[in-house]
Amino acid sequence: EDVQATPAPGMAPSKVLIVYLSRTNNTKAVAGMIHQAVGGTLVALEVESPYPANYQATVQQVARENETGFLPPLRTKIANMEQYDVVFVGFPTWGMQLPPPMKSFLKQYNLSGKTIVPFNTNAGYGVGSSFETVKALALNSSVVEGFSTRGGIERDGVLYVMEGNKKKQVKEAVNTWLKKINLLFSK
Ligand SMILES: Cc1cc2nc3c(=O)[nH]c(=O)nc-3n(C[C@H](O)[C@H](O)[C@H](O)COP(=O)(O)O)c2cc1C
Repeated sequence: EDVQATPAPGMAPSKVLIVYLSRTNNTKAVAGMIHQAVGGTLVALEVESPYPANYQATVQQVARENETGFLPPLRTKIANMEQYDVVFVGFPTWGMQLPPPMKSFLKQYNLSGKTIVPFNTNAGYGVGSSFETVKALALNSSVVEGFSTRGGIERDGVLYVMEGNKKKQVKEAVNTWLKKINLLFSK
């Protein structure tokens, strides 16, 4: 843990929101690392009708939703969005795109004037169009450089990977990134 680091001045915990979508908990782990570093309110994004437990069924449903532009209704409600200046948005890559629930979130809330900070885990194929879509959906926000790391490969039965040495490496990379984008400072 980087005890020598401190959140940027002006980033009071009450002004920071960390919203994440996670199915197999890799993105949730990264959200937790960010939360440990900068504080704030940590919220898991949940949809009204959960995706199937079956991986292939989920891949197919997501592909259909992406084709039709369907925005799944969210169970999660954020109270007092006005209070936040910095909104972290975390998500896995799904079908090389931004997952539909995160599209719902970005469309549903007025994020204008806020700083939006994307982060991602994926199976090794990268962020796809997801970061670009965050920018497109948060046109009146300042979207800063995102963070991405390799997570699980559910297709191959590899679920949670944020343990041991991998966890340590990702934690260091997260803190380096937070410093680079000026949200964390060394004391
Ligand atoms: C429906 C679905 C689609 C996915 N599509 C991709 C993809 O296009 N590219 C990729 O690299 N990984 C893909 N993955 C793998 C996830 O991005 C990866 O396992 C990620 O770490 C999962 O994050 P989570 O544990 O927070 O749910 C997909 C996973 C799911 C469930």
